[in-house]
Amino acid sequence: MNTTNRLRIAIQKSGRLSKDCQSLLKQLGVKLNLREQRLIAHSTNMPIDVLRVRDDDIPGLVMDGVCDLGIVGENVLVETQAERERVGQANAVKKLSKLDFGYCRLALAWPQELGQQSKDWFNGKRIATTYPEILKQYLADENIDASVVMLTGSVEVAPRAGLADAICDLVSTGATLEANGLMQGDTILESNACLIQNANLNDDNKLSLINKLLPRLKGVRQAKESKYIMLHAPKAKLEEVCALLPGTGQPTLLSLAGSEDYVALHMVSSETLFWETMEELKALGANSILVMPIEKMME
Ligand SMILES: Nc1ncnc2c1ncn2[C@@H]1O[C@H](COP(=O)(O)OP(=O)(O)OP(=O)(O)O)[C@@H](O)[C@H]1O
Ligand SMILES: O=P(O)(O)OC[C@H]1O[C@H](OP(=O)(O)OP(=O)(O)O)[C@H](O)[C@@H]1O
Ligand SMILES: [Mg+2]
Repeated sequence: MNTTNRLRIAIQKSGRLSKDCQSLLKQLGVKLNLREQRLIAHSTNMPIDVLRVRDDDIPGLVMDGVCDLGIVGENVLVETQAERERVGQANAVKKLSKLDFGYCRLALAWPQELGQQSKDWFNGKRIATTYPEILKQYLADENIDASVVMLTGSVEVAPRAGLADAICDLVSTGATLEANGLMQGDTILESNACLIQNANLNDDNKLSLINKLLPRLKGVRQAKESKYIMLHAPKAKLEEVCALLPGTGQPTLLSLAGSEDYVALHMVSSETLFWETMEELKALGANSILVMPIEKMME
């Protein structure tokens, strides 16, 4: 159990999620002194320690209470939960939020030269994967009688190396499958990075710190999706201009020095402004149209 009074957050040390995790913590206002080889990084402005580990270890560290929070892919979370369930180990976590990075899918794939295949083809075949529990559950649900070959890496080379007939691996752009002459089949699981919490956490100070971080997380997400829009609009066409603007927010109108016919319009929009809409605004006589990113938001 984590007995320190500082909130412990587990993130991936190096890999697909590490940069996004570090920049998320920064956006949440957590200042870290990250030295390359250190396992633990202490925050300099909050009672927070960040543990940098392999992603496979993150769910277990949170489930066992060694860490209070963790950021991990849902693929690794679901696999660890199933594995621990099978052996009767603690596997509960509280999922606090899905995050907007680390999107990938766990999909079946087989050598391209075999062409399109139905599910029946997998009967009697060997499928290589790093996610045996998720795959076995899928095979059972689909009534497929295939054997599972567990590999911790380089799964995509398994068919060529004669280790398996097919694979079940993570896919994002599909470039890895293509480079290895593999054809993508069914998606078994869609995954994003997510923020998890130890299910038994009951330290009031830590819980109140988490309650401070969560609205910030929401603010970071809203800010990413929102834009600040500024433009000059002819007073006579104001209603038509407003009707074209996305989102439901009320615009702010400001008078323009030296202009009787135009006003400046500012608004926060939950969406971006597409080129087509900007062209329509221009056609109504609007000008100086600016669409700007927002860094932080709090309602
Ligand atoms: N191509 C991808 N695009 C986006 N996210 C991905 C991609 N591949 C994997 N991920 C997500 O990022 C997580 C970490 O992937 P990575 O390849 O860095 O893991 P790893 O090699 O197992 O790293 P570690 O050394 O920490 O065990 C995956 O579990 C998944 O959730
Ligand atoms: O569909 P793609 O965009 O090609 O992405 C998929 C690849 O990305 C991940 O590996 P990663 O590149 O992180 O390296 P790793 O296999 O060494 O973990 C994953 O394991 C796939 O191999
Ligand atoms: Mg890993």
